[in-house]
Parts: sequence; C-alpha cells; structure tokens
Amino acid sequence: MATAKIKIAARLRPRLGGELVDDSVKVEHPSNETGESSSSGSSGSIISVTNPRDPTQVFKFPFSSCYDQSATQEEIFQNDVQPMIDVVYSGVTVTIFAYGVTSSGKTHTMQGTKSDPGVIPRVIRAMFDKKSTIHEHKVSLLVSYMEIYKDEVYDLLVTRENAPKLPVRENDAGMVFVANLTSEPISSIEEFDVIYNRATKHRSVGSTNLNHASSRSHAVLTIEVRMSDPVADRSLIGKINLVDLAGSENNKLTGNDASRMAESSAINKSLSVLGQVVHALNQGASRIPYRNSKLTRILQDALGGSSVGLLICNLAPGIKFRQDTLNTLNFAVRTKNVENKPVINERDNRPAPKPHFAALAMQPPAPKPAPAIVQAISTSGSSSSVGPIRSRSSLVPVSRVPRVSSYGAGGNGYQPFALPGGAAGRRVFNEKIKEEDSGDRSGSLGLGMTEKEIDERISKAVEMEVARRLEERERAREREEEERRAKEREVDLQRPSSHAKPKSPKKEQSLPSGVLTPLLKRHRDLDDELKNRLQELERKFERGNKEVQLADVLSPVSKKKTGRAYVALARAHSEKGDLQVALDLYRKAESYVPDNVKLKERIIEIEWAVKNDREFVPSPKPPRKAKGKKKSKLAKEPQVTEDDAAMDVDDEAPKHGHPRGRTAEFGTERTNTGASSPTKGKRRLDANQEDEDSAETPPKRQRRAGKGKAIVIESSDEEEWVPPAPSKKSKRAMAE
Ligand SMILES: Nc1ncnc2c1ncn2[C@@H]1O[C@H](COP(=O)(O)OP(=O)(O)OP(=O)(O)O)[C@@H](O)[C@H]1O
Repeated sequence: MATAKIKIAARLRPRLGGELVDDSVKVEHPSNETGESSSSGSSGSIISVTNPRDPTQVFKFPFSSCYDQSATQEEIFQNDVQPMIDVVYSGVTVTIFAYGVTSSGKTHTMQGTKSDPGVIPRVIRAMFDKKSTIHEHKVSLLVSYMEIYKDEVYDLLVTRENAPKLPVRENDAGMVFVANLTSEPISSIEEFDVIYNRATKHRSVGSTNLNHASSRSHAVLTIEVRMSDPVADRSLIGKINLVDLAGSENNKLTGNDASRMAESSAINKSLSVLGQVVHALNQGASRIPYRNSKLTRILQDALGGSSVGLLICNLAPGIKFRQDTLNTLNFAVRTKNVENKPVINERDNRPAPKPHFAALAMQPPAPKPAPAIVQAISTSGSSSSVGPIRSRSSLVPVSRVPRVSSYGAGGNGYQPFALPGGAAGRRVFNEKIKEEDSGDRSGSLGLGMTEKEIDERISKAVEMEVARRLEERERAREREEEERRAKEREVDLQRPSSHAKPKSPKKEQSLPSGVLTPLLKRHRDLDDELKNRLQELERKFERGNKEVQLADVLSPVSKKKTGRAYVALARAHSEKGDLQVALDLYRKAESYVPDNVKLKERIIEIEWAVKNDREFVPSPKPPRKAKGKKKSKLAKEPQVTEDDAAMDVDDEAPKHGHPRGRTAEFGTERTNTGASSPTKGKRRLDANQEDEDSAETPPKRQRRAGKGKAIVIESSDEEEWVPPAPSKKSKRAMAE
C-alpha cells in the first residue's frame, strides 16, 4: 500500500506593533538564474535561526514550503491547500493542522479575517467550486465542529449550556470517532458562514499578555463530502479536518492567572503528548501513546493513520520567541518523517441478504489504497507493499455488532475521523441503519440499540470474560493442588514402614469424626484467602501495567520526576492517615523508579500497616549512640530520618556533596523530627544517602537500617531500634 509522509509548511508571521526588530529567525529563498530570490513557498527555501548560545552559528531547517512575513493567505492556499481538495473528492481523509507557540498566527492562518480570509473559508469555497463540477454523482457536504478544552471534547455546533462532554470511542475497525457529535448539511457558502460564525463564538478564547484573543482550546472543523453513485450503488466519503491547535505557552511570558494556568497546563500537556506520539512513530515504537490525551486520540488517524496530512508550522519572529521557534521547528522535522497509509473510503449501498448472525463477525474487506493524486502531493513519494491498513482488533467479543456512523441518520455517532472502509461487511449495517431510520430511537447509534444498551453489552461481555478467566485460573490452580496432593500421597506410600509417620492411610481412616471438620474449614479459609490474593494480584497487575506503559515512554529524568511527585503525594496522604491511598501512590511511584530499594521497603511497611489495621508512624531514626572517637565521627554526619531514606527516589545525584538546588522541587520538606540536623528541618530527597548506604558493608547496613526496619515490619510495637549494650568482653576490648 502506498505511503504518504506528512507535508510541512512553515510560516513566519510579520512583527506586530511593539515587537523588536531582529534577524534571529529568517526565511531564505534560493536565488534563480537572474540572481533574484524566488518566491515564498518555493522548494529549496529554508528557515534559519541563530543559535541562542552561539550567535555565530545558524540552524537551518529546509521544508518544502517556507513562507516569510510577506506571504499572503492566497499564496499558502494555492501552494499547499488547494491540491488537497482533489484528494478529499477522491474519497480520502485529509488533515491540515496549524501548530506553533501562542500568538504565532495559527488562527490567522486557519481562519483569517473577513478582509483577509484564511485556510478555512478558502477550503469551503474550493469544496463548493469542486462540487459544482461533478454531475454524475449526487454530492452533499456536511460540517461538524468540536473543540478540545482541558482535555474534554465539546460540540461547537450546539450552545455551550447544552454541550455535554463528548466521549471519544473506537469502532471495530480501530477507527477513532467522537460519539454524538452533530454534523449539519451545508448547501451553500452562506449557509456555512452562518453555522461557522455561530459556532466560533462558542470556542474558548481568552486574553493573555501575548495574545489578546488567545485560543484556549484545540478546534477541529470537519467538512465531509459524500458522493453517491446511484448506478453502481456505492458512495465515496472524503473528509477534510482543519485543526487550529492551541499554542504552547511559556507562562513566564503569558502572565496567566490561576484559571488561565489550568488551561495552559492542559494545552501544554496535550501538545507534549503530541510530541511523544510523533517521537514514538519515528522510533517505530510498538506502543504509540495516542491514548494519553484526547487530542492525540482524535488526531490518531492523521498521525501514522490513513489520512493525508499537512502541518503548517506558525512561527513568531524575534529573540523573544526564538526558543519556541526552535521547538516548533524540531517538532516539524520529526513530523515530516511520519508516514501515513491513505485509503479510499468507499461504501457499498446495495442491500444485502439477511445475514446469518455469524456474518456479523466477518472482517470488513480491506479498504482501497489512495489514488495516484495522493502520491502526487506526498513529499515522500515512497511506496511499499505493506499489508492492509492499520486496524486493531476489538477487545469486545466478535459477536458484538460493530458501531458505525449514522450516515444519513440525523448525525448521532458521526465519525469525523473514521474511515468505515469497504463494502459487503457494511451492507448489513446500512440495512440496520435504514431500519432504524423508520423507528424513533433517539440516542441510538444506527444499530437499533441505544448507546446505553451497547455500553451495557460491553460491560456484560467484559464481566463475563473476566469471570471466565478467573474461573479458568481457579481450575488450573485446583488441578495443580490436586497433583501436588497426589504426589505427596505417593511419596507417603513409598516411604519404608520403619520411617512411616503416624499419617498412614490406615490411621487417616481411623481419624475420629469431628477432627476433619476444623481442618476442612481451615482449608476453605485458605482457599478464600488465595482467591482474594489472586484478585488483588490481577488488580495490581492491571494498575501496574498502565503505569509501566506510561513510564515506558518517559525519559529517565521525567521518570524520576514523576516518581518523586508520586512519593511526595503519597507522603502527604500517609501523614493524613490515608494509608490505602498512600500505598497506591507509592506503588505508582514504584512503576517509575522500580529499582529504588527504599521505596520498596516503604511499600512493604505500609502494606503491613494496612493489612494489620495499624497506624503507620514513620519514626525518626534514633540518634546513633557511639562513644569516644567513633561518636565524634558519627556526630559530623547529617542525621537522616528513616522517612528520608524511604523517600529518596533520586539515584542520579552525585556521590558526595550537598543537596542540589533542584532537589527543592520535590526534594525538600519538613521532617517530623525537629532534630538539629544540618538540613535545618528540611528533608533531603537526593541520592547522597542512598549512595552512602550502598557503600556500606552489609553488616553495617543491617545495623543502620535493616535491623530496625525488620522489627517494624514484624511487629508494630517495636518501632524503635536501640542498639544492644556492649558486653563486658567488648567493653574490655574497646578499652584496650
Ligand atoms: N500573517 C499575519 N499577518 C498579519 N497579522 C498576523 C499574521 N499572523 C498573525 N497575525 C496577528 O498576530 C496576532 C496573533 O495571531 P493568532 O491569534 O492567529 O495567533 P495564535 O497562534 O492563534 O495564538 P493562540 O495560540 O494564542 O491562539 C493576531 O493579532 C493576528 O492578527
């Protein structure tokens, strides 16, 4: 199947009033034969940025289209967007997204102004122009518009008061869609304008120091074209997703207040996941973290999926934004290597014979690869014969009726990013949709079932599956137990009679009744306990698995930071007495710093306290009692509490030296000792202590921590470890 790389266009916006003039970011065009530099958007252009650390050095970023301050909206549209319209009309999904730091001109590029319209109004005009040239098919256009605000999806076509948070779902073919998003038919540009202007007012916009009308959400406008061929009884569905991302924000510059900060953090987080997704795709990772944010989940098809992509990188000029410009350009460089496998989205509308229910489990035929036109606009030009499009199998049993968009059914369950694919497998569903049209089932997903019913079915299926697996495991465990008992019996029988224990079969038979009852009860109790443990293990595994998957994609430094954050939270809960919550948080921390021995010890201690319903008091380590020279040597060492040791999750700190400045982030907080330690009531979380520990000899370690801790684990009554008084003999030896 043909592949198409995401095309990149970079656009440097003009200086705004009050911005300083400098040349730190420039667009350079190649010169033609007459020595004049060619126009914006011509191939061979580069963006050059001076190195913030060394002004003599310049970073150069070549992209297929680079637009300078003088570039017009029309130029960008003609060069990069117009060719996509034919792709959409060939039944392929196209995604165009504007990316860049706040105030870099994303909204200006995508939306523009009345006097200087941007990509969106131009696309609409081009879509209607193209429509008017098609006579052999019945063509209809539909619009849907959503925003992702603080990681929740809202429909912009309904008023905000009526707009619930919309769930993001995945159909059986692995395509992601936003459930219950409305889509309205549009028959003219004027009609679109009315809908769009009304919807744009619903979008979350706020003022920051950098942009008085800053987008606080990611907005996705989708125009869908449905072309039905009445002769062949099939239809093609093309889509164009126009995405105006919110800009990444440096909060030192934005001057955001608390509520803006919350928005900003959601924006930055989703953009950071976007970066991780692109990185993982470039690395060929087995797991791409699409699910870590709604934005990436919704853009899944555009990133490594089956749509054709164009990324417009918006850049703000000047030194003030230079670091952001470099970040944006680095993101663009990585995105340019992402390969998609575009497919034609075709439907067969012929009615199918009533199927046997087993046919519902049938895999839909592989979608057709995209036509040559996609190749023409692809910058990669690479093509390979890899298998059918990426499609993940559903977790739900195959007999479940797959969900499809309510094509022609009033908009519920509309799939802006889904490619429902081929023909025969879908006939069944089309028929069901028709059946549903005649009935009145509001909230139905086009299958004669309401969403609630489908959800119930899913949870039932999942419950049954879990019950089945547990039962299977239980049976396997019983079998093992039975085998073990049989072996034991065999060994007993083979034992020579001289060594025979009183537990001979004869004796067992002669056991008085009543003796067995408590034994059987105990066996049942053990059985129950085992079952509980199994369930707990299963829960732990699932929980751990999620964290481990997340930890997989983080850098070592981020892992440690996350681990520390969890430890700090856990400690706060432990101090409040929320031991179960604290325990969960410590376990989460462990997923990020799995090798931290002290953390493991802490987990064991709290597990013990929770299990035995005891209070958990992280006791301070008693001051060391030493005499003579030894005492003065020890007195110089910083006193570290037991609690410190367990919290220490940073193992990268230097072996010697003092707490570093950065440890203040998670590394300093009040001790509960009030001891006159050199940390003056602050607790260190750096690695010095751990390193010192590991340098100690085993007996010394045992004396210092192991022995005291072991007592705490074994018995909560003996929390303090007091060194034993030296014997007379050792006193004599010391005196000598
Ligand atoms: N090419 C351009 N020509 C003229 N003005 C521009 C251009 N690009 C951006 N601007 C102006 O710069 C300001 C910021 O642009 P815009 O709101 O589009 O940024 P943004 O990247 O969408 O910001 P945010 O992420 O905060 O929403 C606006 O006043 C806009 O009119």
